[in-house]
Amino acid sequence: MDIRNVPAETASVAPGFEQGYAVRTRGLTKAFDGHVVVDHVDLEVRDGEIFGLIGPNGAGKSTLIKMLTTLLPPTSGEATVAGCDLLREARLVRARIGYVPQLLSADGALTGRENLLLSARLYLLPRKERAERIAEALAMTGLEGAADRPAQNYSGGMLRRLEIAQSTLHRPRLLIMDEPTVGLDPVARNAIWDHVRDLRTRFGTTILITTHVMEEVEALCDRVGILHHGRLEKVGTPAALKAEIGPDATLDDVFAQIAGTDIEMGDEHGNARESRRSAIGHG
Ligand SMILES: Nc1ncnc2c1ncn2[C@@H]1O[C@H](COP(=O)(O)OP(=O)(O)OP(=O)(O)O)[C@@H](O)[C@H]1O
Repeated sequence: MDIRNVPAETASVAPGFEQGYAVRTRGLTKAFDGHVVVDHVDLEVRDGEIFGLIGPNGAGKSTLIKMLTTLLPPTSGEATVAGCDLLREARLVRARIGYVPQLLSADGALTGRENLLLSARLYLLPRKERAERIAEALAMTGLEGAADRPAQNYSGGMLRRLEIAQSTLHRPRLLIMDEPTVGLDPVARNAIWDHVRDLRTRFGTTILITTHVMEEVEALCDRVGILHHGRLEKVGTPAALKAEIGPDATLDDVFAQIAGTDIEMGDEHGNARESRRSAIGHG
């Protein structure tokens, strides 16, 4: 992300953020070659909440998230992200958010500490603060012992924690993560959930995640939005969405009612992607 001309300190004063929404979109739409994959989405993520975006493969979750991170220009619609206008203040948006993409982003040839140092420089953290921030991030993620080992020797869970640490070094108001626990075992997954909760508690970070794991939604999310064929079909707390269906309903039932046969059949993506693809040999 090119944020080189935006001092990290600027991100601590976010006009509009006080209004209570970390994300607010109006009619946000994306079409590829005339094919609409995100369709007039009005999404509101409240400041300080953990919000889950779910939907079948191909529903448009990653595309929506890429627009919110400024990586993809919307076809139409508007949005405010971390208090900034997505279109007119894209550079400021990039300075105020953290983003953990679906694909692995840490450099396997570098140690954990070196990866963090790279992020600290990218986010223009003042030189005198870097060592302290990095030490704090390593402690928060339980990576102190592995800090000076090459990241290519890390487990999938350690890599994920390293990437979250890298994306939050500059204390973003909003952290966006695309399927943060895909491919991880239950212990590693729990460690990520703990870390995410910790970020919210300590720094008030708002978290927006995409996931296919209903257990993750139950464990972590205050509210959830269900995307289907590019439309945001439902938004609510997990409890409220379940209650709409019936007393014994599960989130799977809620999901099935909206997504129907798409779950069994999948789409052109199928269900092939069970773990993260990696340039450094971890899947
Ligand atoms: N760059 C692109 N060009 C053309 N079509 C695209 C592009 N990126 C995504 N799509 C299409 O947009 C649709 C939504 O894809 P997207 O990756 O956003 O879905 P998703 O909900 O994140 O799926 P998954 O759960 O599999 O990650 C799919 O049909 C996909 O093929």
